[in-house]
Amino acid sequence: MKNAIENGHWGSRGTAGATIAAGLTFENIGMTFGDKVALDGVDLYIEPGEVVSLLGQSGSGKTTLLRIAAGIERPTQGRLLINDIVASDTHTFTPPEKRSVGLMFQDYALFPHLSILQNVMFGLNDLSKQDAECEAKVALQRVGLEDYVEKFPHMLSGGQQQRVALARAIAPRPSVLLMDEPFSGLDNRLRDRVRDETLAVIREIGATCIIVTHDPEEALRMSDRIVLLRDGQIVQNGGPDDLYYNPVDYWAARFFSELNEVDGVIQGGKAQTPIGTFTTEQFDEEQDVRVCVRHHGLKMHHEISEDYVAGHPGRILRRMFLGEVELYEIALKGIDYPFFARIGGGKIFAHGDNIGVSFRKKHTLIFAKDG
Ligand SMILES: Nc1ncnc2c1ncn2[C@@H]1O[C@H](COP(=O)(O)OP(=O)(O)OP(=O)(O)O)[C@@H](O)[C@H]1O
Repeated sequence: MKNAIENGHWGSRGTAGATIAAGLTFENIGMTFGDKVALDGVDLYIEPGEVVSLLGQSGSGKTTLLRIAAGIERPTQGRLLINDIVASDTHTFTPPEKRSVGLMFQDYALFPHLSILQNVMFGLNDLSKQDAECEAKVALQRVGLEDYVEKFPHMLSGGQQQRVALARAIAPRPSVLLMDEPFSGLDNRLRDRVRDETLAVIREIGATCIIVTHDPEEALRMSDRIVLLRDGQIVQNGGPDDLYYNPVDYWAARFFSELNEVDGVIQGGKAQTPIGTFTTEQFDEEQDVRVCVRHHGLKMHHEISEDYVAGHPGRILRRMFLGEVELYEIALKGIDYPFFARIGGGKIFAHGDNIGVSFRKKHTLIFAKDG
């Protein structure tokens, strides 16, 4: 019989053990390191069983928040509750081993001299050796590595090591799983699959999960909710669709996609720009705005006649073949810098073609100029 790996997938193996997911409440959490403010008044509630990504650039405070949840750091301000019980405040501090949290780090932190089974048994020292071995094997089976118990970490691929780390984190049946950039060590091709399979395991065990990532695609793909951090504060907190389609500001929008930009001004209730008029209801008359169009928000049309093109007139400057999509660099009438369009579906335009360009409303975002 083929094992899960030979079958090409693992995760969701119907071997669920009981995990009781916990809710987490961060109340006005602050953290300073000397003069450095790493977190500044973070308020966040995470429901039992929710998968939440902490997303932000390097230094935004993601890891610090995760470490506070784990009990590796003690916040300098505010309190943390796990299932409405204080785990950390000025008087109380529950150590990591009493919090029922599973941790998984970027480098997997496997012990090279221990077998795969011993690595997974490592966090199970409350159990008898026999029970620990049994639980470790259940966890390894869940990640499709039941045939690797006697092997050592160096004998496994990066993807398999990631799974060992996952098995070790889930073996004690934690109420909360905390993952710090868990997929960043994997190559691109493997990463998507491992993410999906990891998510299947997380869903199956039902634990609450916090994933730290700086990769917006990873956050969109994996989370029920995304918490966007900047300079130690929460900038936006919502579902993946919400963050993608309704970014709170220009910076948040740029985080999720590459944007073409043009300045405009509100006149007659619309944003007037050198490349056309855009409908919006949010701004005051004469307010300066920045109109942003995602690269895949451009629609290109072939010239119909020398006198007429549908949309705003432009010309193809360059076509770059990227496999499933084409990336075009386009000169648009009225502006002296190029726009970029990412187009799939085989409609080909050539260098020098005169085209008309229109902009999909759903991929066009308008922000105040100073926003
Ligand atoms: N132990 C520490 N001592 C001093 N400064 C720290 C310490 N830990 C974090 N910081 C600082 O706090 C800020 C937030 O760091 P943190 O690691 O939480 O950010 P991050 O968003 O996880 O970044 P990265 O993606 O690079 O890991 C950074 O400016 C960092 O330099």
